[in-house]
Amino acid sequence: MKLKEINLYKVSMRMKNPFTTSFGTEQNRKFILVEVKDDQELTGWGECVTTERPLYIEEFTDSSWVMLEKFLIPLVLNREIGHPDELQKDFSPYKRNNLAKSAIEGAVWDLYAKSKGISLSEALGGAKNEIEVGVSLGIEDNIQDLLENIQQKSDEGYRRIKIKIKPGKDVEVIDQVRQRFPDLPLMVDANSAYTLEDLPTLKEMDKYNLMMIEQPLTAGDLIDHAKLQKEVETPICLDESIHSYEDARQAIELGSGKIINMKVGRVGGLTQAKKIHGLCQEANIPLWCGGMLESGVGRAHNIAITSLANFTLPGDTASSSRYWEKDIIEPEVVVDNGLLQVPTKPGIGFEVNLDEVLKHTIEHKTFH
Ligand SMILES: O=C(O)CCC(=O)C1=CC=C[C@@H](O)[C@@H]1C(=O)O
Ligand SMILES: [Mg+2]
Repeated sequence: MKLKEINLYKVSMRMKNPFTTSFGTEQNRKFILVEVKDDQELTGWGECVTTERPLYIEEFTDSSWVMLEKFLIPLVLNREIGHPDELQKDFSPYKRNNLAKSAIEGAVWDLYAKSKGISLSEALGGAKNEIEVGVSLGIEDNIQDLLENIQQKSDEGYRRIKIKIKPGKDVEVIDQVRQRFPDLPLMVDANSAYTLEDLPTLKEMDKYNLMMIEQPLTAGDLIDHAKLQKEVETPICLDESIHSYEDARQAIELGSGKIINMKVGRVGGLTQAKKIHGLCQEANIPLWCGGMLESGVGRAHNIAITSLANFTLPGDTASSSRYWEKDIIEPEVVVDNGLLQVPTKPGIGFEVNLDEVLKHTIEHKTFH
């Protein structure tokens, strides 16, 4: 493969509803789409799942744009690429900036699968033709609104419900949810909002038969999570602490958690995600695929990686219509009774609607 053209689209899309976590509220999504074209007229797409402000991770949309333009695109443009796995090594001198790296690597993976006439799932070694999905629900001011959201999503068939928590909006909320839904597969995500000083609160959560507590402690921390996991029965799931294979290896060695939330962007791309998948499979650490409020492009990549065998827990890849009035891919992602079919068409298996992309584009740059 030789990339003869790369397009960056900075898009601004408004979600139907605001989404609140312990670190803030998001409704206007500003992110980047990467389109790569080879000399055979094939096109691959990737999504840079940044947010406008660096609240979840240190990257943000404008920083990733500069990273792509100044450092990553010059490394891949007009160069012969035998396999997308090669990019990891090329990008490795540049520290982190994983969301930017993943976006361009993902576009190359899509292009590679298309050039071989196989689905992205098959190119990655996927083993499932359908995947189970759950849904992630934001913090609500009013508990009744949250209970109604849960009712609706569980009626729609989602296989598990994740609710966001933060200090002051935790045990009491979980208690009310459990009273109303005693058997619901339920988990909570704190987005790093607690410290070990909150141990009594976190221990109380053991009463509620939660599937897991996601990222209770500081982003990047492995040591305190290991201490916490010894004190609580509920499995700890790591999100903001895992950015690489090395992080995953150390987390497993230290016992920092029993489950990992895989976000392809956060770990720097599909190649690294595959490697971590292999490590976790050997270590009996189940995975699930987290979401970053993606458009259809990122969603399609998430479906492909989730088709790997050790993604044994339902992920966050909900229907397009949960987020968008109209998604930028065709067909849209539609979850049916908590299940998604893994596409078998070449590449990501969805068509990107360029007119729709351009409607939301606020900056566009072409590289030759
Ligand atoms: O529906 C989704 O895409 C998942 C949303 C979600 O839970 C998250 C999106 C973006 C950043 C975080 O707040 C977060 C997460 O921690 O998993
Ligand atoms: Mg999370």
